[in-house]
Amino acid sequence: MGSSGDAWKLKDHPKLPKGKTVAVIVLDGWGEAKPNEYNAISVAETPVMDSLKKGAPEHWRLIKAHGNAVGLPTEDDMGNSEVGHNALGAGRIFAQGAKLVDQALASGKIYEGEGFKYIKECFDKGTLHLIGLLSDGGVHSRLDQLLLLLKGAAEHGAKRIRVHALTDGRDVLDGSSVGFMETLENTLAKLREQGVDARVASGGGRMYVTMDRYENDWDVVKRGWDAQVRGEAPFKFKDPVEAIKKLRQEPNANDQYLAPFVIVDDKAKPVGPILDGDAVVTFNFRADRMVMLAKALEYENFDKFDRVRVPKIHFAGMLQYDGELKLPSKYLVSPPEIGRTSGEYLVRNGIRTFACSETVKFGHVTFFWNGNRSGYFDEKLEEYVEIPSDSGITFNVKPKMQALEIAERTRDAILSHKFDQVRLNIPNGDMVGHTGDIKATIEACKAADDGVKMILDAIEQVGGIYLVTADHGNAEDMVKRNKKGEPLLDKNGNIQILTSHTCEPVPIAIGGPGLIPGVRFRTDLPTGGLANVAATFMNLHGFEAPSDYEPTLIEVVDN
Ligand SMILES: O=C(O)[C@@H](CO)OP(=O)(O)O
Ligand SMILES: [Mn+2]
Ligand SMILES: [Mn+2]
Repeated sequence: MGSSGDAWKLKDHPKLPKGKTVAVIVLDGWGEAKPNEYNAISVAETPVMDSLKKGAPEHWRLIKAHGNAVGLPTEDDMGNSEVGHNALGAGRIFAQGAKLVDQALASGKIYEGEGFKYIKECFDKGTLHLIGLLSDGGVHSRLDQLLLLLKGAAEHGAKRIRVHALTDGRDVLDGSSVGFMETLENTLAKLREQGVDARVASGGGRMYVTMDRYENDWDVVKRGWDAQVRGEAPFKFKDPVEAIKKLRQEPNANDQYLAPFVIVDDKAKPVGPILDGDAVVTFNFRADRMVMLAKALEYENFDKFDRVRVPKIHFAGMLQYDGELKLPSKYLVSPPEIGRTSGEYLVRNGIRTFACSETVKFGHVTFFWNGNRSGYFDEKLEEYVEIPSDSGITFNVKPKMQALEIAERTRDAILSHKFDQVRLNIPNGDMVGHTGDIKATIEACKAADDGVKMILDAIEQVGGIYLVTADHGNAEDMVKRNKKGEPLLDKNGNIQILTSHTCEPVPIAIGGPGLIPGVRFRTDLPTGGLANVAATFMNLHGFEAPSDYEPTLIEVVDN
């Protein structure tokens, strides 16, 4: 697209008026499933979302939020916030990181690019460190990709490799980290047989070590830095599988919050601190929870915590995590190029935009929404508000989170008449759902519903339009099921809690006094998904969407 303003000009919608305030509400982790005791949404009191559902099929329907509909490799891939908000904001489906890495590994192109060449320069004298999430969840990383990368790196000359593994239990069952570590150890053992000095060097739970996001709690990243770079951690083990097993026995321990540990040799010396001359690859493909570590590894003037020792390394991300910051500057696989997002189009067509969430989801409605890009398109027309999240607690302790504050700020933005679009993410169903605490998740869903009410009331007052949807499922199913859909029990007869997202569809509802009569959901797009939403709200702003966007979900019939 050229730089001329005309290229950005959206056509007027033939029937829908301009000038209505449009609220785009994203409920994080809010899928649709049959009511039952493990469906926290159906158990919770959610009168507002329930009443929207009564508008079906004209004003309420389901859309796809997983698999190919959001650019993931297979239909078995559950949705997630990154791909979900990318699709919502961009209005098109892009092959996402998971898929791009699969392709680059399969073709071998990953080893031919600038990023790998840069890393390889350290192979003669230094160690290759791989830092990332040990999981087959496919949300942030995948174990099979790590194993391929290990083998490939060895084939391309890496002689000494250290893995810094973060345990999951969020996208996969709690406790699965033991099996993943065993699998990793088997691959490393094979590499050792081939003469490569390959070992696990450190570890820790993803939510406690390294994988914070949106600068909610730098201590999380610091704990990782201390273990990975400095070789310092409160726990030291000789064997990583034993490390995980032992640390899981600590009070309240689980995979997500496992304490940091380092692996030491017979003389109690850490086996893999990151030293001058080493190479580091962060092997997560997903951006949000790697950006903070990337800053610590790459920025010379970094002041978020005392790094103590800053090794001179060659660092590359699996992908470039932030297109605007160009961070990291070196990467193994080019990220999807998500340009011409709805946010940019609307701003360039004069739509004044307000976006809001609390810290843990703030980047979802800004960074992910805008195609993994930080910052404003036009400071004069946009305002992004971040409500500080609680830090240092798990969200089942305060399931209401900041839903009320997010809703209040958005309500005020609506009532101020200063904005044409307000968009927000209400995180509760997702963030509390990830804790696996069903009771707390039920409270969380109620809080989210209360938040929606406040915004819908404000939209009512200003004669606006609302569009309520979600980015993927989570809270609607809190139990692991067999293929028949029956809850699975563990060896003690307890149900196996599902902390992850799901493959369920999500609802989308439209309404409000500004919605002219005759607007309704089309019936000819039964497989519509998140990527169809952008064209839909562009229409609600009175514009036609660009021709390469996925089609709008709505039509206007003459009454
Ligand atoms: O917390 C996260 O990082 C993911 C799950 O791994 O959730 P979401 O995609 O909803 O942000
Ligand atoms: Mn999400
Ligand atoms: Mn989530």
